[in-house]
Amino acid sequence: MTQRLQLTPPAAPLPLGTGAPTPGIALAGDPAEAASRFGLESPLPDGFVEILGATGVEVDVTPAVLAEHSRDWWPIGLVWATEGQVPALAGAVARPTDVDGVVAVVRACATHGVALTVTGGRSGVLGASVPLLGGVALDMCGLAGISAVDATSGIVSVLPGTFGDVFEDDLRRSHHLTVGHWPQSMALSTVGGWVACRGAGQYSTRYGKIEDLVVGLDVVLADGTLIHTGGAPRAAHGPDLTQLFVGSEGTLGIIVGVHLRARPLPPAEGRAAYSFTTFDAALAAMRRTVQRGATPAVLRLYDATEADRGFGTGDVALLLALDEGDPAIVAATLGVLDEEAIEQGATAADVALVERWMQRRNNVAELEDLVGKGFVVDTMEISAPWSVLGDLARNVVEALQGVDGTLVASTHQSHSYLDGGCLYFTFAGGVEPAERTAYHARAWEVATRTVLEGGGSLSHHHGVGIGRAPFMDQALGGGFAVLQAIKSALDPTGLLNPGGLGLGPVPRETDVAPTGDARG
Ligand SMILES: Cc1cc2nc3c(=O)[nH]c(=O)nc-3n(C[C@H](O)[C@H](O)[C@H](O)COP(=O)(O)OP(=O)(O)OC[C@H]3O[C@@H](n4cnc5c(N)ncnc54)[C@H](O)[C@@H]3O)c2cc1C
Repeated sequence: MTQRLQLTPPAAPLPLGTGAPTPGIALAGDPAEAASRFGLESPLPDGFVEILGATGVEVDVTPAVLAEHSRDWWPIGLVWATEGQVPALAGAVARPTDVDGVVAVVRACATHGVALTVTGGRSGVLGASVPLLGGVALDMCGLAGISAVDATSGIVSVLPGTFGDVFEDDLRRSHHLTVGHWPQSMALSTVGGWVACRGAGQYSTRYGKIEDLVVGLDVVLADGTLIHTGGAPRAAHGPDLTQLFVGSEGTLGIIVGVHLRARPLPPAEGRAAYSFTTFDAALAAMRRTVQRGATPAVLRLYDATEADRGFGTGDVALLLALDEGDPAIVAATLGVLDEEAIEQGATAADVALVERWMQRRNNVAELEDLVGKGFVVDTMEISAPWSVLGDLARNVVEALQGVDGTLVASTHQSHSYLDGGCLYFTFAGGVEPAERTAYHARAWEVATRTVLEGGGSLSHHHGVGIGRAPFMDQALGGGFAVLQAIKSALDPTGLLNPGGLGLGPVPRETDVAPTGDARG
């Protein structure tokens, strides 16, 4: 059976997490003894911890807490964790619980020239929340919860440290609304982190990425000023300042309030699955579907390697689709997809494969397991216009396969738009332990150059962090100077997230601290 339509509301798809950061992999050895990989930290000025404490905000300088707070899910950072290292070490963790607390910490850091790095769930996969120059890690998880709902307009205001699963659960139960943003890291990440990284949920073909869902932001700037952006639909009073902060990864301001579009809970759901003899034929079916105006919430195409690994489907490309919403729209959407899939020579696949994907889609344990066994595993998501997607998919997989040490490289297409989509590459390498960082750097270099030269973007939803910072110049061209000028105007002393987005020092991941062991 290819399709299934269900005219009852889809089941709430959540097991709830703890609503707190989840470390990607245990730090080897005593966390209190963890070493800084890059060793670029400056010590805190004398008496600064007391000054910070006098603001009334909770401050923690326990070595083990500092170490845990100084890393995220950057896959090469997970490898370093197995060697007892973190990328960099914060000098103090500050935990405000309200906007006044955020402002007080920012002002203290600005007055004393102390770097400040914003952290949410620390589920980022490129080191974006790593305090590269030490200083204060500003933990936003204490600003949590839904603060207001305008049910008539469908606007929900939420504090930035709210974890995704807790947010969506509360929104569904208390207000019968959904934002429809479902990143795989739902239980690991915060709403502020989604906005700061320009993230994408797995249902983005219907609901949009986070930049489509944000109607306004409250932001504390580097001098402690609180500003509000957005607020009214499609305003034409100059450039959109909300979008300046969406994707700014903590480098331009601290997001202290997020206002998002929400919709009534979907009354119906439909699913479909097809196999194709070629990836290109499936891409054509997806393109023609969305260009006819049908936007199934989920439209995921796996190349034969991934399809067989995940679903045991053999040597075919596998397309899984799911839509939710008004029954008439769901039926019409899946009808259009069916016509286009058949037109491109698809055959029916078992629709139960969609359920298999649903059951496993938030499972993040595999990565920890493989890294623990000594493999280097990473993913790389990019976007590109339809006209080059097929070639990019092939060329990047081939480029990764050509890197010495690669065991497997594959791709899937995970988000579709009118003009193109997102390709999500996965690769794994097996090399000697001492060679893991060099292998990882080589794979990223080769794959990123192939993407940029082939007409793709540097990132689709994971962002830039430290890992992709060396490529920002090439990716943005002359636009990078504009970004640097904006940074200088908003944060002239480089207080916020030094090094993020390539704004500030840009270490290569193969760089190491001169002593090999720097506690911040
Ligand atoms: C297993 C796994 C699956 C993932 N799947 C997805 C996915 O499907 N879709 C997706 O988009 N991403 C995904 N990610 C990446 C990651 O979860 C997202 O980038 C997420 O948005 C990060 O949120 P966070 O709260 O963890 O932020 P952090 O990692 O703590 O921070 C990320 C960046 O945001 C900044 N930041 C955080 N909060 C604020 C704030 N309040 N104000 C200003 N800046 C802030 C930080 O300074 C940093 O630069 C995945 C990660 C993992 C580990």
